[in-house]
Amino acid sequence: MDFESFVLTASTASLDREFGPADAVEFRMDRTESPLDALNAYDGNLPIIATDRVTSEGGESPAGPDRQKRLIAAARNPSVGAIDVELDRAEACEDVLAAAQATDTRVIVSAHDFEGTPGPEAMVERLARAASIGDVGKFAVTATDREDTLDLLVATRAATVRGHRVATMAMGEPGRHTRVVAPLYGSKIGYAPPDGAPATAPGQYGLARLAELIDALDEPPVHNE
Ligand SMILES: O=C1C[C@@](O)(C(=O)O)C[C@@H](O)[C@@H]1O
Repeated sequence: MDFESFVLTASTASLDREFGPADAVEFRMDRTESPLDALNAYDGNLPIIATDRVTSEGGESPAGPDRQKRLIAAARNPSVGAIDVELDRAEACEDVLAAAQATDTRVIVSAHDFEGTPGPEAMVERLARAASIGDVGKFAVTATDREDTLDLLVATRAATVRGHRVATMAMGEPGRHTRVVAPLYGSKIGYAPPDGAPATAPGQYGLARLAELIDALDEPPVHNE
């Protein structure tokens, strides 16, 4: 996985599903029992992004050595193309980052704001910091109005133009269209639950729908006479 172009990612706690049009699968290890057994049993073709989201960032795994051990084991699993490490935990997860480097596993360094959307400069700064630690810097914010969504797109474009590889999305209802258009401004990953699975963040479209909406933007224009 190189994240050079947009990666449509099925986000799920169960690897035992159909992933339709997805390019990759985000396995939410924090949302399932025995995630390492499930990873070992996986025999699908799509590369896995292993996420063991910490409670302080909206996940279900407490921070600490057990989580780090799971992430290291995930990084060493041949089906795993990338692991996700939170920006705020990156320093504490030095060993996880080293395991990823040793196994040539990509790292997505992520940040989440469940309260709101910072200003564009602050978002670019956060994305740049995340992208300087990992292969992709990701920021999921909560938009409450159109200004927030515009700010997110401006920050996505600005960070991309400055040479950072980023993934952005606005959680919640007012910002959900950013999941469709952010790729046009440089966002390299979109997350959506596969059909029948619960959402992994507020405001997500289902996987098939998100794929359709993104593809529709590429439809050839109607010709003039
Ligand atoms: O960080 C992200 C992005 C996300 O929160 C979203 O808004 O789509 C969904 C999460 O599963 C993923 O780890």
